[in-house]
Amino acid sequence: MASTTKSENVGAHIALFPCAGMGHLLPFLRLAAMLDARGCAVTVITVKPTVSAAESDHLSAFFTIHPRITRLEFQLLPYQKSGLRNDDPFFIQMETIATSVHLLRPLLSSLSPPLSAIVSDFTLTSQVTDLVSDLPISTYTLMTSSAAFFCLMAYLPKLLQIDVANRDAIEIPDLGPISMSSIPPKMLDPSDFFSAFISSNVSSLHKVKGVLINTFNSFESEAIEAVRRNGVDHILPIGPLESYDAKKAHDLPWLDEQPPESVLFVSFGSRTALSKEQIRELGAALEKSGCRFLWVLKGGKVDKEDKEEVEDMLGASFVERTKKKGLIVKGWVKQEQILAHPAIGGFVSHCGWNSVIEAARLGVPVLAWPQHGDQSVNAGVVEKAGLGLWVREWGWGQTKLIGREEIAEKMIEVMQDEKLRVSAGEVRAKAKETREVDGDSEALLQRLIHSFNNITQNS
Ligand SMILES: O=c1ccn([C@@H]2O[C@H](COP(=O)(O)OP(=O)(O)O[C@H]3O[C@H](CO)[C@@H](O)[C@H](O)[C@H]3O)[C@@H](O)[C@H]2O)c(=O)[nH]1
Repeated sequence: MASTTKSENVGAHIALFPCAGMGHLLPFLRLAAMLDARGCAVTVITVKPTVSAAESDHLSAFFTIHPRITRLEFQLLPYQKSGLRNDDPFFIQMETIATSVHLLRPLLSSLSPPLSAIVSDFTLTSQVTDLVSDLPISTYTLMTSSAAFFCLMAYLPKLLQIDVANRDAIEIPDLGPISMSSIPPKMLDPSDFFSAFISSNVSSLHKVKGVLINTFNSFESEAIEAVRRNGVDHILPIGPLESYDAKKAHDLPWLDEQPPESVLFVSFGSRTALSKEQIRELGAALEKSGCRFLWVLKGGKVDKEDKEEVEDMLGASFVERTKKKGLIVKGWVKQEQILAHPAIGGFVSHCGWNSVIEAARLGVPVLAWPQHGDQSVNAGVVEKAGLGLWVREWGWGQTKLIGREEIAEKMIEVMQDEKLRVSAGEVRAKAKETREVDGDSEALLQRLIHSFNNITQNS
């Protein structure tokens, strides 16, 4: 779309308010670009400082390629320790944003044209609904995880009343059993920030006009229905949210030289590091499997220093031995563009929800290897939808280390299983269909925009 000035937007003015971490920021930026492309005036609220340099770089690049979208940045207050247990830098940032959010109030009122609606991260629902309760601004929330995990979160207030001590599983009405081992223990501890923020935001959900979620009907039909039946009937599955810089090429010429569907992409998202021991087993498994691979490790591209670090973990000759078949990259890569590349045939993923949705949108078979948070539940969605298989079914409290033989076997399976490739292709077809003009997600998004416009006209 041609670049125009902000005043050319005639639709409603919507503010989007993401929370900390790339896994939360990226879906908001995608939604911002989609609303902008559909005629809304969009403001994205950002915080200073961001929790990571990657976030700050990403934001700068985003606003450069989307000149019509306004950035409203505000300075966070210093972190103040609350009585809740919180030792995660991302959750500390979430808590800091929550305690600083009142500083936004004068800034929101001064925006022109006036705001019709604000869509905040689920983690900010309680603060944002309070912040604008006396202003003519409608509130919405965006859930960045799966409908299945959201269902579990919505059920948490009830779950905390139950004695779960000796249970293997809990039964969520209309969703079926969820094994206790797939529920993060922090969620069940009310003195932990994770549990407390979920409970407080769930109790504010009735104040928002809609709960947007980055999933789609045919991918998670049962879970979406279960969310509705468990009291959140204003859930709006508008996914899969689309890439906003699809035209930009990936910067890995190596990939262009590989045969179609031959490369296994290995990446654990923006914030998950494996133990050195597990990295060693994973490296050995890649070699053993004989698969071509593109493996993203934490850090910059493998330069001299990084090479030493890789050699330290994988043995001095690993890179040399595997250089014909594989590439190790350290640092940020353009994951969506890589997954869209014809050479990619499989994806070893921790099942962060954005990764799952990207694999679904692009029909890439997933080898699910969850590590924490919602990922075990998300891996269950991957398997159920026919998008992938587990490297080994894992839950909290179980041994995490998986040996090379077991991993290699699953790698070969995910790359060679024809049935899986076909069903992943079917998932992609449905994801495409839902984004077409009369597809479920697109129609819902259009209705949402229509209701934003009505708010503007009636105010
Ligand atoms: O080198 C990289 C690494 C990541 N990404 C992108 O970054 C996002 C990462 O998100 P996700 O796959 O969801 O993983 P996390 O970063 O781990 O996301 C956090 O947030 C998610 C959404 O709430 C949760 O599902 C996860 O468990 C939580 O760890 C995805 O869009 C990736 O495409 C890149 O583009 N390049």
